[in-house]
Amino acid sequence: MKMVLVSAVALIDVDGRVLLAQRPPGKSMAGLWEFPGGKIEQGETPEAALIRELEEELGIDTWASCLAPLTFASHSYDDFHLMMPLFACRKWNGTPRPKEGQVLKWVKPEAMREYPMPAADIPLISILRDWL
Ligand SMILES: Nc1nc2c([nH]c(=O)n2[C@H]2C[C@H](O)[C@@H](COP(=O)(O)OP(=O)(O)OP(=O)(O)O)O2)c(=O)[nH]1
Ligand SMILES: [Mg+2]
Repeated sequence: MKMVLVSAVALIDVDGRVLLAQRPPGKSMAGLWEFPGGKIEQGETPEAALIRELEEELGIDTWASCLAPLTFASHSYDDFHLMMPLFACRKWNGTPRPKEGQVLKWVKPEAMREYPMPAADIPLISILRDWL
């Protein structure tokens, strides 16, 4: 099966809330709430991919030294297998803004179950909750 590498991040604010982004209509998995991030390009590290995606999607800057490896998702969808490292990040420059038509929401870990997420993300919720 096709392997897709995606780098994602739990951005955590001073109140311990996590930023979720709702995938816009027209995209795959539209309407589901995801961690910011995206596909890792050829020759790119997961950290570099995330720094690039955070600028493109949210207009914020962060650094590899602020990205702490937290856990990962490994999940088979119908048409591809997703391998997705999840980093945690508490420090960045700028205020996250939806640059690609997403809806953004800061969510307490206890409330994350109320936001429908992609199947690959479901096991990550309790890991994040226990860790925070
Ligand atoms: N960013 C992100 N992607 C996720 C998560 N969970 C999950 O299954 N995915 C999937 C959705 C997409 O298939 C892929 C992310 O790629 P992407 O952010 O570049 O998405 P995209 O809109 O360009 O993808 P596509 O619609 O062109 O397939 O990983 C998550 O928590 N965050
Ligand atoms: Mg993306």
